[in-house]
Amino acid sequence: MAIAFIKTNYCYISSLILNQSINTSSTMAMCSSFCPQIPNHLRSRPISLSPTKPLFSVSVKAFSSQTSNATAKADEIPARVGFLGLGIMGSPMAQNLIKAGCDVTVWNRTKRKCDPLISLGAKYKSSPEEVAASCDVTFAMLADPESAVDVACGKQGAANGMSPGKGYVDISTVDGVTSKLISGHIKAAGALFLEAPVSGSKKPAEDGQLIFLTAGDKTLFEMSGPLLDIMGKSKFFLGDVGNGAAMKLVVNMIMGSMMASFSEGLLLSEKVGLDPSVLVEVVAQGAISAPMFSMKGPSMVQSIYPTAFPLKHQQKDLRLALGLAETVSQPTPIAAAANELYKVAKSHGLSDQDFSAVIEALKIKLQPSAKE
Ligand SMILES: NC(=O)C1=CN([C@@H]2O[C@H](COP(=O)(O)OP(=O)(O)OC[C@H]3O[C@@H](n4cnc5c(N)ncnc54)[C@H](OP(=O)(O)O)[C@@H]3O)[C@@H](O)[C@H]2O)C=CC1
Ligand SMILES: O=CCCC(=O)O
Repeated sequence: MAIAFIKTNYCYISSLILNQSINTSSTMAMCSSFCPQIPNHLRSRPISLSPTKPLFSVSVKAFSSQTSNATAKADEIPARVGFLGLGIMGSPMAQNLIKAGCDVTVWNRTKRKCDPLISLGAKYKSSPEEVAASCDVTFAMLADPESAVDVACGKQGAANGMSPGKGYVDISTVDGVTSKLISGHIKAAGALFLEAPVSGSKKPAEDGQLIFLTAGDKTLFEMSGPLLDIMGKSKFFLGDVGNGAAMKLVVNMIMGSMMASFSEGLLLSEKVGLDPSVLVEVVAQGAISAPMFSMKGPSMVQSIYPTAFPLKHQQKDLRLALGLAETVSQPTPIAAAANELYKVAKSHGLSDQDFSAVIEALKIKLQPSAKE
């Protein structure tokens, strides 16, 4: 017996389906007639459930991207979902899964970050291995390649708790080589692997509005789709492992260069006697407008950098993107220059500030050389 649960802006429909496999199209079609707010991409989304051994329980949740996801329903059958890594991004993502009614088990290196989620109903296990062993699908949202490998493949790592029928979804921003290494360990245990780095920062994570850039096992993409839909507004499947990582690095390479260029513009405008706040307004109305400039510009003008995306992670992404470019001999001089600026910012203690603090690196007076 399976329950399909469809949520939209205005209505909930629980549909009891007495077969082992869900005919999603017909369920969606039925729900669409009651709930015209269901977006097209959710109406037709394929959900293939194994007739013999579902990867996880068959609660299907769809929602309008305009809708808050923070609604729990006691009559849902929750999936057993693991979540490893509860930093700026992982905490709100796990929170949205819990609030949507999923059965979530968490782990974080620093245990106290688990406490707010435990208060919301999450279970706790003391190692990634135990989380993976007790869950059907486990998500990981870790700082960098080193921590992603350690948590997945190290002693008491998630791979040790994996077995056939389970899935591992790595959302961390890493390079393709790292992702393939992790995939190898997970698949050696007979489980499925999906890389799924996200575009979108702290606020989209809180609002369930992330963009998933996935690659790997298509079956796991389809099975974890309802969970990705709780945490995000869209998802791309890009083929083989490495393609999701590459797409994410290209996006963040552009972003890092944009922020560095914007920083130069703000400071130049001020030096020539213009009001940088007016520059922010002018940029917002023209062809180079970007939500990032409008969101971060006003606080940058005041030299305030509340952390949404830590500067150290932006520099890590530029470093990894430059490595990717190197593998195909693609010149990336703008990104290389931007990377140097983020390195200077790091060396001045700005690693944990928001990446918009890179502007501070342009305010630092260079020391005159001994000869001058
Ligand atoms: N912030 C953002 O806007 C976005 C970030 N990303 C990417 O998502 C990932 C996470 O980012 P974010 O949440 O901001 O980062 P945070 O720095 O806030 O969190 C990093 C997480 O990784 C854990 N961690 C770090 N090192 C280790 C280790 N050696 N072993 C085990 N766990 C470790 C931390 O544990 P502990 O709490 O113990 O330190 C924490 O849970 C990064 O890859 C980042 O590039 C992607 C999109 C947006
Ligand atoms: O990796 C971080 C991305 C931040 C964003 O997309 O706003």
